[in-house]
Amino acid sequence: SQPLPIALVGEAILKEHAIEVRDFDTALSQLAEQMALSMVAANGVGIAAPQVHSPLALFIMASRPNERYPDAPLMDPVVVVNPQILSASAELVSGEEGCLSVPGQRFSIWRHQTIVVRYQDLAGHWQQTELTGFIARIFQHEFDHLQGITLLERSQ
Ligand SMILES: O=C(O)C[C@@H](Cc1ccccc1)C(=O)SCC(=O)c1ccccc1
Ligand SMILES: [Zn+2]
Repeated sequence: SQPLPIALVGEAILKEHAIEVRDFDTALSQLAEQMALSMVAANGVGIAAPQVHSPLALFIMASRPNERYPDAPLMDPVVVVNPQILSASAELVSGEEGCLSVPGQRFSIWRHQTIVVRYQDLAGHWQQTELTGFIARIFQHEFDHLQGITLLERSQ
């Protein structure tokens, strides 16, 4: 299947609060698969449903080593549904971020170094884990998208 078109900053969908997912059905799995394909096609390390014009509280994160974060872990894509941030470190760290909805630009963004998060997987099972470093950064970036926030509202 083809990659989905990616919403650009200024489109209303990117300003909306995402809707809680209730049906863990094949349509949800198909959307996640298309999001992953679109993320890879756009050379991203994450993608949120609103970026492909879906209002659902769902994103994908897929850390990999790269020129800005050479020690970033290589991880299989993780599908995150109905995420919550339960706690966040007082320690903040500044780092470069890009956004598929703001193509060709880089921003220095402050993020919590460590967060404890809870989310459902594609089967609806709750996961709880502590994230730190680049993966925590990606999670916070994608979580923002589900609140209608882009890094333009956060850049220093
Ligand atoms: O817009 C998105 O959600 C995708 C975004 C996710 C993200 C990148 C960097 C830090 C946090 C979250 C991207 O993947 S943009 C691609 C990109 O600019 C980049 C890729 C790897 C490392 C750094 C930036
Ligand atoms: Zn983004």
